[in-house]
Amino acid sequence: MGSLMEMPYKQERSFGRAAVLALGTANPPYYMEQSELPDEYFKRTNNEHMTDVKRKFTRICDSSKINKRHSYLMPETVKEFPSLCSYDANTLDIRQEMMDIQMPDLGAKAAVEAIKEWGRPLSDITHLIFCNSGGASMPGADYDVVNILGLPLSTKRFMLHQQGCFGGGSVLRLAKDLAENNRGARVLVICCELISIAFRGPSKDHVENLVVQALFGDGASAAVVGADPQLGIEREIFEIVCAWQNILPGSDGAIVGKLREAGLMIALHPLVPYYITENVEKLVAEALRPLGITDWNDVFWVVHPGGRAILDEVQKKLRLKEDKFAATREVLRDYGNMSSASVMFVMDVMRKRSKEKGMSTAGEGLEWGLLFGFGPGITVETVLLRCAHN
Ligand SMILES: CC(=O)CC(=O)SCCNC(=O)CCNC(=O)[C@H](O)C(C)(C)COP(=O)(O)OP(=O)(O)OC[C@H]1O[C@@H](n2cnc3c(N)ncnc32)[C@H](O)[C@@H]1OP(=O)(O)O
Repeated sequence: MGSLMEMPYKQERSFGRAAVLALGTANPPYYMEQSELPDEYFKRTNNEHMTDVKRKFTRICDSSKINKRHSYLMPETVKEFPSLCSYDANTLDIRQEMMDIQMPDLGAKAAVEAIKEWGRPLSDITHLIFCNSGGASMPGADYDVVNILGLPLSTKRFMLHQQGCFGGGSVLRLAKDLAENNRGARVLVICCELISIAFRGPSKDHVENLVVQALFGDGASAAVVGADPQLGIEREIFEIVCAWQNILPGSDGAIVGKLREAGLMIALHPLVPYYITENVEKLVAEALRPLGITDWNDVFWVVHPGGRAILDEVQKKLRLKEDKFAATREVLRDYGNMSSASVMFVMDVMRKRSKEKGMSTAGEGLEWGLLFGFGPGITVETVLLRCAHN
């Protein structure tokens, strides 16, 4: 028998680092203007008598810096299934059946956009990662996407369930490991979040639910990740240099999502912005110290648009200039918090705005950037990105 190195099954590592080679996004066509939401929400759920709760909800909506959010739950659907309007009726079956259909469909739409930009044939996709926080079936949305897109039946699939909002960083970390450890691999990454699964009526005893109803939107984002780009066809948009995951000490229970008979019950502690702000600078310093960067304005920022208060406080803590979160704030304004799908929306906005403004890199003219995803735990994903000059 030959040595291990001569084995015919030996897996070769890539020569270079993995990079995002293409991006795509999709949203359900229906959307709701945030300014109309308080009236619409209390009317739709038959709770117009809850005037104090409505006033609080209006204050939250007004402070959210969100203009509109897309949703797969149209007013007609809510009328058809009135139990969705109660706070905690047993509605899991209704919700999961909707997700079984909508999730692969929306995820595939974002993937089609990314594949179009990528420019190579579908048969060159070797791996698929599908991430979502709501639906759970076997086989899952990853399997459905193989069929919808016509991907090779040999595509190696990974289904990431219930990650929450940090999942947008986790998928890039996993895609990097796959692409760099399997020479020639092309990883299709999809984050599809139909967070309207958490739509429910108000309850005066659960004010945290009001924040959930005001923040989340539905959307899917996709990327093709691979190393050693094919000259003349593929182009590195964001190189994935390094990726870390951390649990923030003392933040236990601050962001929680439980799948119950009433569907996905999300609870956000009012101190979420505080926990993130208190810990973020240490993570930034650890990521950028090896590069000798000490002014955090010298990098571009792809931050999960978790909520306006988080962005304001983190920006202040890191002494960042006014426009440093412009791409993140644009996504928050136009789509709300789309959980794991959000950060790839931010990457997409950033590279488009950078091009429109004639900047020399996809990262607002800068070479180095940091991506932050945060979610249940509180868990934070930090990804160091690098952009080549045009
Ligand atoms: C799900 C995942 O995996 C990952 C995620 O992204 S989780 C989402 C993370 N995001 C958050 O936790 C939201 C962060 N918070 C915010 O961005 C802001 O607080 C907000 C936009 C929701 C409201 O803005 P604000 O500046 O705090 O508005 P403000 O007028 O002070 O507060 C409005 C009301 O909301 C209440 N409120 C704010 N956050 C609350 C919370 N988490 N729970 C309950 N009430 C809350 C305030 O107490 C206040 O009540 P009163 O008006 O009765 O005093």
